[in-house]
Amino acid sequence: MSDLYLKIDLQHPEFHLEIDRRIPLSGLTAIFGPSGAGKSTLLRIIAGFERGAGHVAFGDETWEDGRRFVPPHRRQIATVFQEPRLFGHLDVEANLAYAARRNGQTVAQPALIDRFDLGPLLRRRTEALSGGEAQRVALARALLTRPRLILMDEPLAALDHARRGEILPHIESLRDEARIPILYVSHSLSEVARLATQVLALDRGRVTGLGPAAEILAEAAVRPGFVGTEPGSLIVARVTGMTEDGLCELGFSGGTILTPEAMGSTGAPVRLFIRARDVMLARTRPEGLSALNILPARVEAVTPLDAAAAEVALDCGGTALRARITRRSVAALDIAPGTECHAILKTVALARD
Ligand SMILES: Nc1ncnc2c1ncn2[C@@H]1O[C@H](COP(=O)(O)OP(=O)(O)OP(=O)(O)O)[C@@H](O)[C@H]1O
Repeated sequence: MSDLYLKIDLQHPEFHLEIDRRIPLSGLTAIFGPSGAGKSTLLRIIAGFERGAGHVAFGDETWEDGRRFVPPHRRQIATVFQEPRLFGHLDVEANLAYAARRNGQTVAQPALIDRFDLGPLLRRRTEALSGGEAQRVALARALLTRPRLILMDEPLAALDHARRGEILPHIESLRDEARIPILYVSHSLSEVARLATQVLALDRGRVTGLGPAAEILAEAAVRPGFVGTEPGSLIVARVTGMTEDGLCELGFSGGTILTPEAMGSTGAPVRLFIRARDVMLARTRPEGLSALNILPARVEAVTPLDAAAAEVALDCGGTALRARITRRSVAALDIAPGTECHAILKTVALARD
């Protein structure tokens, strides 16, 4: 396992990035924070696209310090951006062959073509691909260069929800099987909750947290505004199976959650972020409701947020769940600490922003 050592002091007119950290790299490290936090700038410095920011070392190799600068193409890194940046006039096979040649190979590796389901696309011109297909080609191409580190900057941001669902399992398998550390820039809490092994939280050019994903995200979830996201709850679950009608079953301490999204194979750990405003409450189990997920819960605390809204902290079989409802509903349902109730999750809240 290699460490990344960063001692950065970069001053732009309106922005100061200041980091002094050693980051142990394994699995997927999400660089996470609100817009303008400095995430992309940090990734560009690590890639070598931005120069003069300080000291950057990977393992025992210094990539940049006051005297030395290793250019991007000599760092053995691969980059995947929001836009796939393929050669539009070439077909998929030729795009892969180009990357393979640059790496001293003559043919694209069949295992990679299988891993990213590219077989049926090989003869297609890349300009005719959907966003999700093109991003799969970009991921395969990144691996063909045999990188020691993969840098991804919001690779799902340009895709719609369905396409994101298509790509997420590929990024998960890359994280779990390729044994190449990934640095992944995102401002999407749900994406980070699903993908990250560890999280480097950034805010206004400073590191505000570094550690295992569940720890840092749980902190983000209970501190409103911690990373510029809205309040919600982190649920740690595991894929337990599929229903006959194609829903994925996720088991956690509070019961089972169903989602139409593909979340990986049985046994796969999954983290979900449920926004507080996507949780409704009922005193009795509602019937005739289209919501898939209704979970028994007990009220722990009720905190007024403003004149109209309140936050209700729930215990859902040992998992903390937060609901944001109106104070009128709190009064109408007579909700107080100790109340047994049912939490209704709107399905759209799962693994989404
Ligand atoms: N070359 C530059 N000159 C001046 N300011 C810059 C330059 N590059 C970035 N900035 C500023 O640095 C800050 C951080 O930008 P950066 O793109 O790294 O943020 P980010 O966290 O990736 O945001 P987003 O999620 O919106 O992409 C911004 O305020 C941006 O305007």
